[in-house]
Amino acid sequence: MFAQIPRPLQFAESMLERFAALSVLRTPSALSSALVEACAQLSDCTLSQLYLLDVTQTRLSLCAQWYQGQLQMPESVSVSSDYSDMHLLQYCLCQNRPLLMNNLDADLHSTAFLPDGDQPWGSLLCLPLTDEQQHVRGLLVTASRTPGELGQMDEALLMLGNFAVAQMQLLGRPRQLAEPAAVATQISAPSREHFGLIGESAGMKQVYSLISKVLHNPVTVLITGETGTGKELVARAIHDFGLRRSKAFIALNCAAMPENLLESELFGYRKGAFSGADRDHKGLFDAADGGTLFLDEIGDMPLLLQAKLLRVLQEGELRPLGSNETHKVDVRVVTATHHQLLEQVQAGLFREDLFYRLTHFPIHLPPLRERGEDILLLAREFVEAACSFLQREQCRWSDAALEQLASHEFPGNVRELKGLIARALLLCDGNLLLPEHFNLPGSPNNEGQLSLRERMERVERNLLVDCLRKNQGNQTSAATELGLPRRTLLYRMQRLNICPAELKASRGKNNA
Ligand SMILES: Nc1ncnc2c1ncn2[C@@H]1O[C@H](COP(=O)(O)OP(=O)(O)OP(=O)(O)O)[C@@H](O)[C@H]1O
Repeated sequence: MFAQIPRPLQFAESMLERFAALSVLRTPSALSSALVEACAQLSDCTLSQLYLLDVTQTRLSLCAQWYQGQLQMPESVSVSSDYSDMHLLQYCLCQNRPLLMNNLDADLHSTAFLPDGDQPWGSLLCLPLTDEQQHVRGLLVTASRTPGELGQMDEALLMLGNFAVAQMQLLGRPRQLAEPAAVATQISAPSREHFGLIGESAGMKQVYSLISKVLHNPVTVLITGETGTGKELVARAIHDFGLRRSKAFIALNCAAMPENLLESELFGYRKGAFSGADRDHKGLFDAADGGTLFLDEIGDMPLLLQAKLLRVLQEGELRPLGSNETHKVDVRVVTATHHQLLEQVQAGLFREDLFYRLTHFPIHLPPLRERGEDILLLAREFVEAACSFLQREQCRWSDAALEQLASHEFPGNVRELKGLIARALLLCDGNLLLPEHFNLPGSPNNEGQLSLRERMERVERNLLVDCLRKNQGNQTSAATELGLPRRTLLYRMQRLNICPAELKASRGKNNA
């Protein structure tokens, strides 16, 4: 690791000191500050920045910055959600790959995320920081005004950054264990049986069963479902719980790139393949060799590339742009789309042969409106995870807030629910979640088509299922908690078509 570094022994000693210093820090902000200071000093760079993803994993914020020998703790500056002027950060985050630019050209790449100055920035190293499960948690950036060889220390800085992230996560745990009242609300480890996904509805159980069938079978999988239903999460689960988990998982959104860029990103190119190709470049298929390549929005892949993809799927070999030779790759391909692919085939937008190749093993994710009983389960888990991440006392639920969530339609599916919860936690000053923290409008969508009675029944059903789950299917305890005679509960369960057998298998969750 230190072979390329000028004074390796001295560098190794400094690294050890930094690890030791980080290991005794007890707050995330102290860890962030010490990390950026260490990275700037070890790399001899003017600037080091730490960006972390929020609990919803959708917003990236600058948490600490070391610039010109001084620590700066920005007031939680969030990167805009479309990453305008921050494509270098977006690339590194989405590809989960380090980005090294020894000769940074500000005309080619926007560096708006770096502080202004008289001189332009000359070199940049951007490293994705990951947790134990290899999920990206943030980015560590170091930059210098002069062009240089930042690549020599990328491994060392990455280790230090990942260590700091792991420490931040660990810090949340002891506090929970130390507080007796919180013991009951510890986050349950993602269940193996559910592959880290949340949901007990029949639709989700079917998804778990399908995932288990493909874990050890290299068949190409097509995941379908509306936006925000968890397609990428399922793709990751297939990778994380399968035999390829020690190798790379690479995700690419086929709708997000123009055709020629998509082709060179996927298949790579040889020096001279086109103007500007001044060196060989490995594509994502090569980067994912031995692992998994997740092609999101496959329905938006241009027809020409569809033919090339089909060849890789059939022959297991690819030919980079500008090369006459093919080479073998061993990549599991998982695809996803929110389109009706068959309709696209009929409209001539999607190749029929590729369609049949991809649909060998489809997994459909049901929208949240078809698994209403999962809403409260997801909501509780998200709140627990978020409180733990933010290291704040676990929040309790008011009945009114639960009722409001149970009756709301979620057009944006789980992503929308997760976002609502993150916002509610910010608005909630105490530790009791109330309806005003959610501020949901009157339920739109098909609510209008349901009668008042049907709407009431839906709310009641969700609440009963939720309470029964919390009590591990025990009807006597659930009836006591609901303040109902057991016979009335049984009668309501029968009327609302709630099957007791389904509820016993569920995990018990705590609430208010
Ligand atoms: N069953 C689930 N359990 C836990 N979290 C979930 C579940 N389903 C979705 N999520 C969360 O909802 C968010 C959206 O999920 P994901 O990105 O996988 O959806 P998607 O279907 O791939 O969306 P898109 O179509 O926009 O690409 C993520 O934060 C994910 O962690």
